[in-house]
Amino acid sequence: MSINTATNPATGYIAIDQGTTSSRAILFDVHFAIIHIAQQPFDQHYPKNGWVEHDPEAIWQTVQAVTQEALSAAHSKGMQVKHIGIVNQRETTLVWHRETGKCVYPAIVWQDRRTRDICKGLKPHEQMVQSKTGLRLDPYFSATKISWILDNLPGAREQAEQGELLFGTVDSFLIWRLTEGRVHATDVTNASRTCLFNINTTNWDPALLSLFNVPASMLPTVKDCADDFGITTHFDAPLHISGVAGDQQAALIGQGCVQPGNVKATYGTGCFALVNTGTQCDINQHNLLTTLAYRIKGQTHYAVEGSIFIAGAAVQWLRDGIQLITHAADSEQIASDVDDEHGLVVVPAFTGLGAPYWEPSARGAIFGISRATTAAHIVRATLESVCYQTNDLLEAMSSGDIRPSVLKVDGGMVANSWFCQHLANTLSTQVVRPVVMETTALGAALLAAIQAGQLSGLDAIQNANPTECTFNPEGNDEQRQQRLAQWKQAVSATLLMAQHA
Ligand SMILES: Nc1ncnc2c1ncn2[C@@H]1O[C@H](COP(=O)(O)OP(=O)(O)O)[C@@H](O)[C@H]1O
Ligand SMILES: O=P(O)(O)OC[C@H](O)CO
Repeated sequence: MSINTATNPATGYIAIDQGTTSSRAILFDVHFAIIHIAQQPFDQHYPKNGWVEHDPEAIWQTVQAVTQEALSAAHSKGMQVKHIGIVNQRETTLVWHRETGKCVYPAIVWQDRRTRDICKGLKPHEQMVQSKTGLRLDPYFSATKISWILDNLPGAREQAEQGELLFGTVDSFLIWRLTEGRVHATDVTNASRTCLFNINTTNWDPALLSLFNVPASMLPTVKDCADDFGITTHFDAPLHISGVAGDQQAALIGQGCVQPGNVKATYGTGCFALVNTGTQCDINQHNLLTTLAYRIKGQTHYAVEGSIFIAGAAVQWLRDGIQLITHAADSEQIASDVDDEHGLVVVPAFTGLGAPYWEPSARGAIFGISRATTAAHIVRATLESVCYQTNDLLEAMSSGDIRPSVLKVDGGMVANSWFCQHLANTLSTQVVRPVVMETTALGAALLAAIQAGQLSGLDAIQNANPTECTFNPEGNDEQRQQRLAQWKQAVSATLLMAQHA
């Protein structure tokens, strides 16, 4: 990779990765090696069944703290950081006062299902919504979360209509706070997750604003992913906010998936498999989403996405919910010690089922419990469930003629090698883990480097993240098919239960 130091005197980049369970700031050098990782978790709030909220001030405070720590690490190593990137949990919805910057309500998290009935009521418009946004009418996306806030908070709709309230996904909220209210902006990838953004024209869409009853004055300006998002003077030295993307799209970049047909799956709280589909916008008709992959130097690339709401979150549930493990990493040894024929199927539909089923009313289930069932079986079956869900996504992709021969994986869960091997076995596909597992943050740093002039464009980063380990599929195909059939039966039973919810 050629480094243009003439136009870019910086010696490092900071990537702010604002995730569902923690905020991270990662210091990269100009060769995109990780120099320092600062991380702070924050609390999840579940006020009602199916509701998930974050405290906006906890998001803000953890982001400030980790960014300051990464900057201090840069200073202590004599590095000069001039450009930062922001990547974030997507769809999560914040509404704040233009004057004070204070949020009127907690952040409604992407996993939150409270707007299920609003979505049901809008079903006759699903075709129109899908053709414009590439998304579905599902509580996952921001639009119904915004209208819920405006309709449930006394006075909020009037204030919004008078231009006093602003909406943003987490990137936008952070940009607003970091620039002390000077910049209200987002990037195309985050905009494409709101259900208000037309991905064909790459503009906010008046028909969608009217359908979801969202005033246009609340919306941020939409920019490229490598762009000028303002300067923050919040820290010791001014920093240019130069790269912004939704975390899953950033991971696509960080995995070097910049050619049509390249696929990655990120296993954090949820799992999101994205395939780069190039510059043509073809709306997927196989229960997957069509979304913006990135827009760089004005050129838009699209992706098809399969979204699973619960992946690493199921491991957190094993640890914090039913307390079968002490640390997430313990799941690896426990799963590998359990024999194959345990007969248990866990369906982790804790916040509904995403792609390809799209059933917000579904809830989790465990099938096949016997007197011989132990905690270890539940741990193993939980990890297996994430593999089965990924298989569902790849099947949906292949009905749309997308047949990946290699799956690039990343995210917190892929530190678990047993999981990666079982994933390869379940998919009967090679699974590849990269050297930099923080692909989301790497994507942010690469975007900032493009804007800083160090990199000419995405072609320059195709090989930025080489392979650390390849997992080749193993095992007996008959057994594999049997297990997949069991999984499908378990999902059918779960969906049947959901009809009565
Ligand atoms: N060794 C492991 N085995 C299985 N799951 C793990 C392991 N280490 C971390 N996880 C899971 O990975 C998730 C954290 O990944 P991360 O990419 O940081 O998520 P996010 O960005 O969504 O906050 C947690 O849900 C955790 O349960
Ligand atoms: O926080 P993560 O990494 O699970 O990502 C969340 C996604 O962006 C939700 O769409």
